[in-house]
Amino acid sequence: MAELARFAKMNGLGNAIIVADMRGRSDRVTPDAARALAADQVTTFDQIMAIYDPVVGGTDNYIEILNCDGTQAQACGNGTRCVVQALAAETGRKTFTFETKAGILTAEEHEDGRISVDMGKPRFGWKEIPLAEEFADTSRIELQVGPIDAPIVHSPSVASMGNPHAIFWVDGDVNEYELDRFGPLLENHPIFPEKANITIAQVTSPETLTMRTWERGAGLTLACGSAACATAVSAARTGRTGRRVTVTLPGGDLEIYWREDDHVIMTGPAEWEFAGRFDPLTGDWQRETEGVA
Ligand SMILES: N[C@H](CCC[C@H](N)C(=O)O)C(=O)O
Repeated sequence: MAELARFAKMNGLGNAIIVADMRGRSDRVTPDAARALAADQVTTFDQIMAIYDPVVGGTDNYIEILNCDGTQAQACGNGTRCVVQALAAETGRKTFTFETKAGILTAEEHEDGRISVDMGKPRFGWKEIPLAEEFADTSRIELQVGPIDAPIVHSPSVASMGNPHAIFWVDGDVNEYELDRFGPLLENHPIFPEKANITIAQVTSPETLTMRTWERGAGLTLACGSAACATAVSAARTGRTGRRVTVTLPGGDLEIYWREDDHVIMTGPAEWEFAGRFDPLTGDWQRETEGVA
């Protein structure tokens, strides 16, 4: 058995996160280990944020993101806040720069403990999202669920925050939609060659949105930070809201600001639960501290 790596079980608005400390190691967290930790009732999670030594100069760490099904994600907003909280507690520092598959992100812990992450620039080109066929206008693409003449949801906005998102706008309560039924169909729809995170969103005022997300590779979650960003920019882009909104997710609220320089800033909390050690090859683990479980 390899030397065990430290991890912290955390959450960002109920989005269940494992922060895995892989600094100074040459091995990786394997998809098998991710699936084993996901299957365990105590360590079950939506995303693992594996912190590695930096690859690119000027960054603090390289972060690899694994979904609970073992696949990789390019971006994870809630998980990035958890990483910042863990590293800030360890180092006393307040600002960090990370490299992810979505690019280089900067993040900051505020005095009140909330954390802001610069999630980078959204992308709207059909090849960038990616879509399987050309759509000139990605603010409203032809796609629907349900009968042709009485669709349940239709005409989503699509966007990339490094990872692919589709946002279906609805007039009523987002909880009344059976996202657990049509989420998987849309996640795997052939229009999304790399699959997609599926959100239903209701605009409640020019500054407020309520949404739920079926996550690619993870299913229904209490919150999805990158989806909140994709939803906020899509709402602003289509004139539904301004560029600064409060997004209400099942797990709580995020503040999203789509800055004039095109960067999307997400602000919200992170919460520590307990710490342990695990084998990055197999996912075998042991508890190190008492805590919520
Ligand atoms: N929960 C994450 C996103 C996970 C994305 C993942 N499901 C994918 O794109 O495969 C967040 O807070 O942004």
